[in-house]
Amino acid sequence: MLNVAIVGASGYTGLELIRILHCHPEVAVTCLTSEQSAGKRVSDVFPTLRGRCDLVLENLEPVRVAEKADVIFTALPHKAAMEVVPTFLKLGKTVIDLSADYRLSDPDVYGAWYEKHLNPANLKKAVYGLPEIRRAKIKGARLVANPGCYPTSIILGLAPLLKKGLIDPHSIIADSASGTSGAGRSAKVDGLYCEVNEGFKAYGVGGAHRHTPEIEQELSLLAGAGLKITFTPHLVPMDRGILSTIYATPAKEATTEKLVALYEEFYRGEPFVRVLPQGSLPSTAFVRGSNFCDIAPLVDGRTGRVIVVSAIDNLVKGASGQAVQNMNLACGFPETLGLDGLALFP
Ligand SMILES: NC(=O)C1=CN([C@@H]2O[C@H](COP(=O)(O)OP(=O)(O)OC[C@H]3O[C@@H](n4cnc5c(N)ncnc54)[C@H](OP(=O)(O)O)[C@@H]3O)[C@@H](O)[C@H]2O)C=CC1
Ligand SMILES: CC(=O)N[C@@H](CCC(=O)OP(=O)(O)O)C(=O)O
Repeated sequence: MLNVAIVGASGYTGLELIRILHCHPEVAVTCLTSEQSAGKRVSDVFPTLRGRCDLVLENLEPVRVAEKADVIFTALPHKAAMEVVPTFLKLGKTVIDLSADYRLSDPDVYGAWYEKHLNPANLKKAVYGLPEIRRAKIKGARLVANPGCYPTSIILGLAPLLKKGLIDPHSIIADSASGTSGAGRSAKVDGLYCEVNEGFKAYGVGGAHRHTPEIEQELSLLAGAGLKITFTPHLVPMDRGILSTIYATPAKEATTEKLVALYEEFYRGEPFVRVLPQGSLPSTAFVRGSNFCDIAPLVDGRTGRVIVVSAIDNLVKGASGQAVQNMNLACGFPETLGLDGLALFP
């Protein structure tokens, strides 16, 4: 049995980790932390857990946390994660970091989009945790940088096209819409019910969103050349889910039939990517609570443009489900353990 700690357990991804790990046969959750709810039972913060997980939330003291766990999930805001990850690694622990702190391999790029990186030495050890493109490196990794939710939906949506050189890599436009749990559980005016529920709005427009460099880093590696994208996130009045609609100019003539066949071949055997049959489109409703990414590639018959639509649950494939998938790979468990039956009938 592997002892696991969740640091930042009183947040949305923390709750989702508890939900998933509770049903994982090889894991015991032994330590949960919170900043404001330390001393309370986690089931008092999230009554849904009552009778299933009643651990008391602790203050984040890295050495004490490490004494209780072999694997530590850091579900903290960026910056707070890199303040504690070095201690966990020094004490020999495996870390799956859900924050953005170890995703960008270049500390200067991190500095330009976030702030000065506090721990550049460990950036070299971090593996970007998107199993469908980095599986071999994640196996046995000690520090996994779990991808952002928007990047997961966009990179999985574009990987087959870029790997096969089928689109102009400089022509990519991605519009993504997210539910509000993407912004975390802490109080913010923008997340208030009345603010969100009054409409559907874009934000971070014009290359201003911090996921832009993360998406560009990974897509450039797939394309074998540096590229820039136009990425526009949107906030939707729903609690969870991300739908990305991605557009690109084909480099070679394409048909929907050929693209579907290419995607089916590329993702054959992938347990959590479902390529939809021609004529079907993804919906956040069909992936809700699950670790699936549903993808539909097609060609706009009028303009010739390639369009890919992808859907994930931001809290599962976009965060905690993918983090457990990464833990399974890093620790030598079957990749789908604890994730297979998630929310098929929510
Ligand atoms: N929400 C999402 O869809 C996704 C989130 N992520 C990333 O995962 C991480 C966690 O996200 P999420 O769960 O949504 O965030 P939340 O805001 O819901 O939760 C954050 C957690 O971290 C704790 N915390 C905050 N600041 C500190 C601090 N300085 N020291 C110690 N603990 C602290 C909070 O404690 P308290 O409750 O006491 O404030 C809470 O437990 C973030 O980096 C986020 O960007 C990644 C992919 C998707
Ligand atoms: C709706 C919403 O606000 N979403 C968040 C992204 C959430 C996420 O996955 O971001 P990190 O993991 O990189 O922190 C945002 O736009 O900042």
